[in-house]
Amino acid sequence: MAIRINPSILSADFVNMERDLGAIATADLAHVDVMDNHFVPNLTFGPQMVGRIQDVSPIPLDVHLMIENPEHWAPGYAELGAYSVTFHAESTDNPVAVARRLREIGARAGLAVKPGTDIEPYLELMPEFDQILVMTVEPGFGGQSFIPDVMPKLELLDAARKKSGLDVWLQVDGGITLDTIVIAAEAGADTFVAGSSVYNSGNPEKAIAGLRAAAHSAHKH
Ligand SMILES: O=C(CO)[C@@H](O)[C@H](O)COP(=O)(O)O
Repeated sequence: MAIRINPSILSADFVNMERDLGAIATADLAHVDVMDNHFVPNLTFGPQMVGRIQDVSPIPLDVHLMIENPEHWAPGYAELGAYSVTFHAESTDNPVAVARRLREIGARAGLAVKPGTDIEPYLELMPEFDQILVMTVEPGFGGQSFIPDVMPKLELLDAARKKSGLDVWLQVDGGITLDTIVIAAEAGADTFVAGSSVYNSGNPEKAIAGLRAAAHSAHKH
C-alpha cells in the first residue's frame, strides 16, 4: 500500500519558509494549516501567503482549512493550485457541495473530523471525497500528544473503503512520531501529517525517511 508523509509547515520558521520547504523536498506533500482564529483559537495565513508557498514549494500542497465558511474560501485554494484541499465536517452544512466544487476545479477534496466528531454520519459520503482526515489532536496547535481513542474511526473508514473499493486516502494529523505512526498505520491510515517530529528533529530528511519506514513496517504486519 502507498504511504504518504506530509510534513506540516506549521512547525516551520515562517520567516524562512522557502528554506524550510526545501528541507522537506523528499516528502510527498507539504501540509499547510490555514487557521482563522474562529474555527480554531489560532491564526496562520490566508490565500496570499499560500499562493507564495505554492510558487516556491518543491512538492505539491495539501491544504488543511481550519476555518469557518469553507463554501466561500475553499475554492480559492484549489484555484491557486493546491493538490488537495481539506475542510472540516463541523464547519459546513453542505460538505458535498464544497467537495464537488473542489473536484470541478481540479483539486483532491478532503473531509476532516475533530477528535470528538463521530465518523458514522460521513461514511456514506466517501465517494464524494478523495481523502478523509481523522484528527489525532484537537486542531489548532502543533506539538500536542496523539489521541489513540480515535483509532476506531480509522478502522471503520478502512473497512468502508475496502468494502466499497474506493481509493480514498486515510489521513491522520497530530502527534505523529515514530511510535504513533505505527498505531495509526495499523488502524488503516496511509497518509501521515507530522509537524514537530519532522521540523524539530534537526534533520527533516532523516525524520521523513524514518516515519516512512515505520509506516511501511506496520503495513507489512
Ligand atoms: O493541524 C494541525 C494542528 O491543528 C497539525 O497539522 C499540526 O501542525 C501537527 O503538528 P504536530 O502534532 O505533528 O507537531
